[in-house]
Amino acid sequence: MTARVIDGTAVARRVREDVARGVEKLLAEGGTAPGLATVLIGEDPASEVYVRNKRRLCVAAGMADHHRHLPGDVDQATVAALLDELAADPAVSGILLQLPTPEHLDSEALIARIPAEKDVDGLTTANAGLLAQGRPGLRPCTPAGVMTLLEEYDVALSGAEAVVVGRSVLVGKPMAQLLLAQNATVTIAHSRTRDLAEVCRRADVLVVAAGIPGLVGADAVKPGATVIDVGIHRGEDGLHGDVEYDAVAEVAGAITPVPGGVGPMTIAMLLANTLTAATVQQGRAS
Ligand SMILES: Nc1nc(=O)c2c([nH]1)NC[C@@H]1CN(c3ccc(C(=O)N[C@@H](CCC(=O)O)C(=O)O)cc3)C=[N+]21
Repeated sequence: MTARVIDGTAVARRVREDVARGVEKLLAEGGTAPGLATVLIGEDPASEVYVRNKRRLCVAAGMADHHRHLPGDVDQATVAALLDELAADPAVSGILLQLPTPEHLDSEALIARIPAEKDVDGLTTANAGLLAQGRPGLRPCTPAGVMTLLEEYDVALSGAEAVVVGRSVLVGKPMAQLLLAQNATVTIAHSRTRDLAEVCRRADVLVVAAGIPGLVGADAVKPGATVIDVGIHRGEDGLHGDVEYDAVAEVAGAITPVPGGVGPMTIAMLLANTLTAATVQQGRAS
């Protein structure tokens, strides 16, 4: 048996088309175009590629691009002042501080300056708290994108065993919360989990966001399970995830490829969050 391939590129395109229609509707109703401020610090080539893609797709969806690029040796106070300026600017609906920031900066203190209603990454303590309490708020883009993929492919979650490998603030923890909100039985596994493969084999839905290339092999997957690979690693022979794709595709019922799986969804959900933020800020229901 070979797994169904979950096409994140196609679903992301549909989400972006929905966002573009939402922007047109907002304008037709007398609103103003949503604006996304991407803040990039330093010269990391991978970060530059991601931010360029975010900006390009933001403009393609009819939104305004408020990009800011700061030198890698910028001090904390200068970044803080820029974030405060963007927070106060009514043309800026969403603020994304590209991570990781250089070592000498305190990224948590910087994120804390982003108002919750402009936090399109869903990273502030306010939005994390709202998610934990099951209340409306802006959700982190990667986990939100995974939920959209599961929904599009009719993956049943209520009562299902879901295992999330990874406990980061950006992905693992919010992922677990979103699955829990859909009534999955959620286990969070991580680098200290005893017998990781055995824990993973319980999963009907296995989300791997550990940041370790090839961590999950076929021995860790229940036949027929849905496997979502959040990992992204740049090798000499191209991009790879946290899952041994070829072997796992022989066992799983459905699987996301890398590239073309979760990655494109992250950007699509960022645009969706920016539209939601603008809609709320302009006093319209979302
Ligand atoms: N504040 C913040 N928010 C983020 O959401 C954030 C971040 N910082 N820092 C870095 C990570 C990584 N990330 C990706 C976005 C798109 C792809 C993506 O489009 N991937 C394509 C491949 C693109 C390529 O060729 O590199 C794919 O998987 O098909 C991947 C990874 C967002 N991140």
